[in-house]
Amino acid sequence: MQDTVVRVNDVSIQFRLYKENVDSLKEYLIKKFKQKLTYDEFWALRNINFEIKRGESVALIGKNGSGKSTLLKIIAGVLKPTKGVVQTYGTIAPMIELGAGFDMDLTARENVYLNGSILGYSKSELRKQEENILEFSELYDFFDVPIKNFSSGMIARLGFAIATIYTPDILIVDEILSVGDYNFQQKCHKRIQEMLSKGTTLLFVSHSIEQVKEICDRAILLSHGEMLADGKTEEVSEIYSSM
Ligand SMILES: Nc1ncnc2c1ncn2[C@@H]1O[C@H](COP(=O)(O)OP(=O)(O)OP(=O)(O)O)[C@@H](O)[C@H]1O
Repeated sequence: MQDTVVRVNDVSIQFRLYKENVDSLKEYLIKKFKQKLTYDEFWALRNINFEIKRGESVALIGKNGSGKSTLLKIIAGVLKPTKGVVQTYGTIAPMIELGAGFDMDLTARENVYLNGSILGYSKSELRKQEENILEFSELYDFFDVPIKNFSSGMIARLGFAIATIYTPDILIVDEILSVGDYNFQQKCHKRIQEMLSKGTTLLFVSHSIEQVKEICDRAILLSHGEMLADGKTEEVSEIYSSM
């Protein structure tokens, strides 16, 4: 069994910040062709290095724009780093953006199958878990309603219920629990704790230091795309609160 489940090796990512608005692909192509697209280059992450062992629960903390979500997206394979390499071992349940992998025009039940298949579950597995998802998300009267009519908390309930029907090797949770109400947050914490006890590795982003302390043993502090600290949650959050 591989002891290291996430290896982030000298990862940097550069974004282009375009200086003018481009409203369509056609306009983009014309401007590009005429070399009228001007942009600044900006490093959102620089030289990030760390490893995560099986069963660890790790928080990424830092101020707005410090690079937390970008790093989670790179680990989940949604973004490719400009430099460096990320290796992950095992199944990943990514809960990165509210509503990602959902079709807003479809009902919650239909989205169970759409989102579930994106996460790699078969139709028959999902059929078996439908009741479980309904119960965990508590969307009883809304299960056959298009999710465009849902609140952000309701979408988070559905997303979390689907992503966690099976115990993934790596669970990635970016902030989305914050839109759930108190009861649902407690329910999610309980399910996360159950997964951790079964050996799941957690990568967690939250602006609530209380939540981070409750769930994570280790924290990595990012500032302006650089890693400032990596260690015990108590110690790293102390550094963060003094910034
Ligand atoms: N696709 C993109 N194109 C250009 N810049 C981007 C892109 N995605 C993120 N950025 C920039 O990268 C930086 C890091 O963003 P990121 O969303 O990772 O920060 P964060 O720490 O998660 O912030 P928050 O706490 O506000 O959620 C920000 O300056 C952001 O504007």
